[in-house]
Amino acid sequence: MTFPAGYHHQPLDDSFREAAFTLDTWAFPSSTTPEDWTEIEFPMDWTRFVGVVADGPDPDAVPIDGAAPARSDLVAMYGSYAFDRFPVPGTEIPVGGLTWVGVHPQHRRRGILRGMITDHLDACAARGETVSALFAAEAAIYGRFGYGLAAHDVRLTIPRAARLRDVPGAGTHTVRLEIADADRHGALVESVHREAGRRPLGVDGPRGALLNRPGWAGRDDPSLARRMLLDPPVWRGGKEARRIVVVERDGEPRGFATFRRSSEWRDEGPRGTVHVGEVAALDVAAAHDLWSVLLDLDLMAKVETFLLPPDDAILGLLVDPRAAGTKRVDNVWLRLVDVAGALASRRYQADVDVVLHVTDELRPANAGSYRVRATAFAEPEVTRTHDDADLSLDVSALGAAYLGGQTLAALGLAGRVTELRSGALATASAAFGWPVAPSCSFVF
Ligand SMILES: CC(=O)SCCNC(=O)CCNC(=O)[C@H](O)C(C)(C)COP(=O)(O)OP(=O)(O)OC[C@H]1O[C@@H](n2cnc3c(N)ncnc32)[C@H](O)[C@@H]1OP(=O)(O)O
Repeated sequence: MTFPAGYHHQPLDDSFREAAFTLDTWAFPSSTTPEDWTEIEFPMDWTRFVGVVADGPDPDAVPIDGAAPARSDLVAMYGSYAFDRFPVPGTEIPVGGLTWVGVHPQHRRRGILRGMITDHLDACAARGETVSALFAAEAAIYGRFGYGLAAHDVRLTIPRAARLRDVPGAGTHTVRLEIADADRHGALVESVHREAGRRPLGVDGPRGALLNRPGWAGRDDPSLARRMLLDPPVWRGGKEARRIVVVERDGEPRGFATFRRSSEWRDEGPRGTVHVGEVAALDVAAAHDLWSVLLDLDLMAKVETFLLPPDDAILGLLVDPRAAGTKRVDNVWLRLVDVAGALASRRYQADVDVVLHVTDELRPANAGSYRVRATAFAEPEVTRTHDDADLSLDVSALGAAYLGGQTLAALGLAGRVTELRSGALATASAAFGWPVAPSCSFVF
């Protein structure tokens, strides 16, 4: 194990539940107390959680009134979700979704996070997860560990009654508005969500490739599926209980959106907000009918969205997209654990034959040159090579380009990819892109 001196690895199980939630409230300040946490039936797959324990009293702790510092128990932890079918361009692969990373403030900046990431990447490799993905609490943390910013989402504030373009089939759905409930809606939500990510354009890709939305992680991990519709009152922040709108055609669900409303009473009239959670629709008519409901709720003045893909249908449906004040935010960060395995797993959207020279400080076994040869959308061939490299880049830049969200050309503009053979950047950049923008619809 690679933890700093004075700390050791601690496998976790349910007997650590209270300690883990107490640590969580130190790492992530919130109004949810450890006592609240014990009331919430929060599912934890302990087999994928690791704790860090101090060997003894903290030598740096300042005693208060001469008292000996208290012995620290669980001082840090991390976990990972098993994304068995994580969408990458053209296919799905097992990915370790890093989560719940927290270090008690008393023990920060001593190298514990570095130890936990090293441990996590080794565990991913042992499980055959060639890629690790995460949402970053702070965007400056993970680049140093070889993660690259691989996807964005957009956040909109849409005025009530904003006009939508008419599309064929709009207005033909049955609409159900209900309180969101895991038992009642869980299966519907998961199946619409999965189909929306597998075939966002409603068609298959050429040569057996899925024309999917990269990064659109599903909830294969049962603990995650259960978590999605949890709604304890302490998490509502003054808003109502979570609702769901489902649109159906011929009795079949075609889309859903979860949301909560909050009220604001002003002298000039009610100015409530609709806070949209997750949205998934199987075609543009279903999307039109979902948004038509969300944009026309009484007593509301605006609709605030959360994680929408940068190419979500609503952006093309709005007659006045500027009025939505679009904000673009970092979404999934990605780390190639096994560079050859990861490059060979995805598909490429144009023919390519390129040699990449990759640096990787944290996992030096990855460093070296790789030839990527592929016909558009077909399975590629990736081999280690001693041939002259065409492009050189760090593993973090490769992670940023992996889902097709950031182009290699854009990374080149920022000095993160160096072209060593004239023309290589343009052709590789075209091949590494993808027709559908990567994005994940929930924070994990
Ligand atoms: C995937 C997720 O779960 S995201 C959630 C991350 N968790 C949080 O943000 C909760 C609050 N913060 C914490 O728990 C901790 O401060 C952590 C996990 C962010 C950092 O843990 P530490 O043990 O202090 O990190 P560690 O000492 O290993 O630092 C490693 C490096 O990261 C840097 N670093 C650590 N935290 C930050 C930060 N918030 N911003 C920028 N750099 C950081 C350190 O300076 C150090 O840099 P170096 O390698 O150049 O010396």
